[in-house]
Amino acid sequence: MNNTIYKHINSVKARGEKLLAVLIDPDKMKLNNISDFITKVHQSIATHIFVGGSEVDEGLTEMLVIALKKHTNLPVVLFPGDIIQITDKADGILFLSLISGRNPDYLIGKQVEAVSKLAKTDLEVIPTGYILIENGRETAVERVSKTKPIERKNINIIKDTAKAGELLGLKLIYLEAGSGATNAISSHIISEVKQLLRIPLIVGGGIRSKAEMESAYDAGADLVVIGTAFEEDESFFNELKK
Ligand SMILES: CC(C)=CCC/C(C)=C/CC/C(C)=C/CC/C(C)=C/COP(=O)(O)OP(=O)(O)O
Ligand SMILES: O=P(O)(O)OC[C@@H](O)CO
Ligand SMILES: [Mg+2]
Repeated sequence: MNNTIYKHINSVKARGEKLLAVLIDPDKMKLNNISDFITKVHQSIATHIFVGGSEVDEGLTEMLVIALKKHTNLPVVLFPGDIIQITDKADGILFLSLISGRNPDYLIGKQVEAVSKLAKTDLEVIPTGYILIENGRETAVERVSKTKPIERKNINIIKDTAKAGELLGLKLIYLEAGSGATNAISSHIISEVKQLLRIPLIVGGGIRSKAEMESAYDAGADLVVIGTAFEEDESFFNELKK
């Protein structure tokens, strides 16, 4: 295992530049659309492809990653809701711990289960503190993990959770509003968390316009993740041309 992906994220952060991951859900992407989709990704400012979903049937992730790797040299990083989404065909994996929740399975159980599978791969493993923040309605992550998100107004808990993740040695913090969230993570929350952290900050959930993406960057996100907006309308890529 090397650490090319993480080193690159850190060096981009050091230069004050920004990263964009396109999230592809193996449940939703049709294999015969991949070539066209990737053409649009390549014409855009996207720097990474994340692959994952909160619930995905076994085998679909691997098929999708194999197809993606035929068309792109962008880093393909697994963003798994469960261990069945692990495949050695990707380049790396966000090794998530759901630190906003108090379900031991999602704090450490799934990670223990993943070890024997990861041992058979060459994936770059990136330890990531995953923090789910309430956005007004129940999210897929909340339902699947049976955990409560942190309330938006509890800014001190959000900050302390992110900092605790960093102090535990996690390498990335991911602030998540939930797939298709009505309200993306606010600039206030992003900037408060950013000020505390030395490690890179990922922000995702409910970002649907270039303006929202830029306000996340301005508030301090190093890497923004967008999935649903592209699933709903691929012409959004036109707004994000290089
Ligand atoms: C360590 C390993 C292998 C797995 C980690 C397991 C953990 C802790 C997961 C965190 C909780 C979770 C369920 C995360 C899902 C992350 C994700 C890919 C979200 C995006 O998926 P959605 O877009 O919500 O999926 P749907 O659109 O299918 O609802
Ligand atoms: O699908 P969207 O709302 O863009 O969210 C991206 C990601 O943060 C979801 O886990
Ligand atoms: Mg989704």
